[in-house]
Amino acid sequence: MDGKLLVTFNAGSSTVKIGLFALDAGADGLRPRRIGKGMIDFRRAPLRFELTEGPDHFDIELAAPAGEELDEVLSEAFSRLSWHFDLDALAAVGHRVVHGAGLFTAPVVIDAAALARIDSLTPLAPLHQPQALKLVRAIARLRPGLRQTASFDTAFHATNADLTRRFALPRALHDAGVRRYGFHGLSYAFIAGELTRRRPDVAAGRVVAAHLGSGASLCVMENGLSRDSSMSFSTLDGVPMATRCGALDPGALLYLLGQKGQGLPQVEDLLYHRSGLLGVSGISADSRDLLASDRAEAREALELFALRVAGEAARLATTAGGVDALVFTAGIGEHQPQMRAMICERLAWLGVRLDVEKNAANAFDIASADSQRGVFVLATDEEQVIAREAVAALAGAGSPSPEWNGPAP
Ligand SMILES: Nc1ncnc2c1ncn2[C@@H]1O[C@H](COP(=O)(O)OP(=O)(O)O)[C@@H](O)[C@H]1O
Ligand SMILES: CC(=O)OP(=O)(O)O
Ligand SMILES: [Mg+2]
Repeated sequence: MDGKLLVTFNAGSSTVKIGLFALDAGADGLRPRRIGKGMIDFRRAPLRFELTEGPDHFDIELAAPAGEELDEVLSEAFSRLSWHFDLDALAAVGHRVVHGAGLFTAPVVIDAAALARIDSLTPLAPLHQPQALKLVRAIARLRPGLRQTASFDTAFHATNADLTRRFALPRALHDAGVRRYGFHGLSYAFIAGELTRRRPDVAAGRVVAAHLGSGASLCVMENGLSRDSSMSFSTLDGVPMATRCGALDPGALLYLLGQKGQGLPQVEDLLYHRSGLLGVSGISADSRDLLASDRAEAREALELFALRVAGEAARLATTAGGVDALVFTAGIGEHQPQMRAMICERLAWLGVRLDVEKNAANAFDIASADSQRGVFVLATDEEQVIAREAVAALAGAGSPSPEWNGPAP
């Protein structure tokens, strides 16, 4: 690889987190070092691109014709970056792609065939997959020939046992791809690596990591390998999220679609956009607003979130035959001591105890001296994992797995 710079895009449900990396030569190959950080906010109209850290803080807001905003905003961003960097030295653009299903178990360099396969999974992640694809296509138009790579959220969970992946549905559906996949894998990969670096003794055990952001999930790892996760076939399962419902009785869906005569788009909008913290509180999807509110509905939404996160931690501990430590990460996990305390109180029966002061300070090790389980806070960095995986994919590692027989494109 000849380039010295790498751009990463982490397309979430509503924002895209951007990373700018320099590729340093190390003893074990090229190592990405972050030199810039930014964000594209799809919720804003006009679209906005912001570089918040790096050589130049800039903020681009463009009123472009509908449908052309992304190309225009990216083109402007590349032009601003070229003031400081030789963009001919750009090795690649690396993307987070949420769903790889059974099609991708390692990062890939995106070609036409990979793009078509990624697109075929859009129905499984309607909130996320289109955002990543939009970016891939826009970059291909703007800088034809520039290599692009994809890193998959689902790939980290490839180590889950077949039993754990199974829904209690007819076998043919499992074989056709209707099974648990798990998400937020780039975040869990980062957490596994960081915990190994800082506390190898803890990372070698059974660790339940809770990625609590706008999207939220939990994953149990043994020696850094995923064994089970709360999200499953889609990004709706598991714990309640900012606007997503988490696990729900499928009978409730049958009722809404059948007896109540609601249409599919209406139900999809309900589950993805109007549920979770927003739906239960009726106030806000942002946990900060709910913590600041004195309304009973706000408290109830947060209590439900804590109850369900703690419950899922206990379920995952069962998969691993026990749990040695908990790790909190992402927006809520990293920054909200009150939420961590509410969750840990519900796990007191497991011997989980917090040190009040360390928890309030968002310290790394927040367990009290008498806690029977470790409790840690780690800041996740999905972009760092995308960058490392891009380097690996460009070096020739990682290719699509051939044995998928899931939903047809
Ligand atoms: N600095 C912060 N202090 C307190 N809460 C935060 C902070 N940053 C994010 N959060 C909370 O985390 C949630 C969003 O998490 P984040 O990981 O940024 O989401 P995502 O990447 O999924 O969009 C929100 O509920 C927000 O209230
Ligand atoms: C998988 C998922 O829910 O991602 P995010 O938290 O970025 O929305
Ligand atoms: Mg996220």
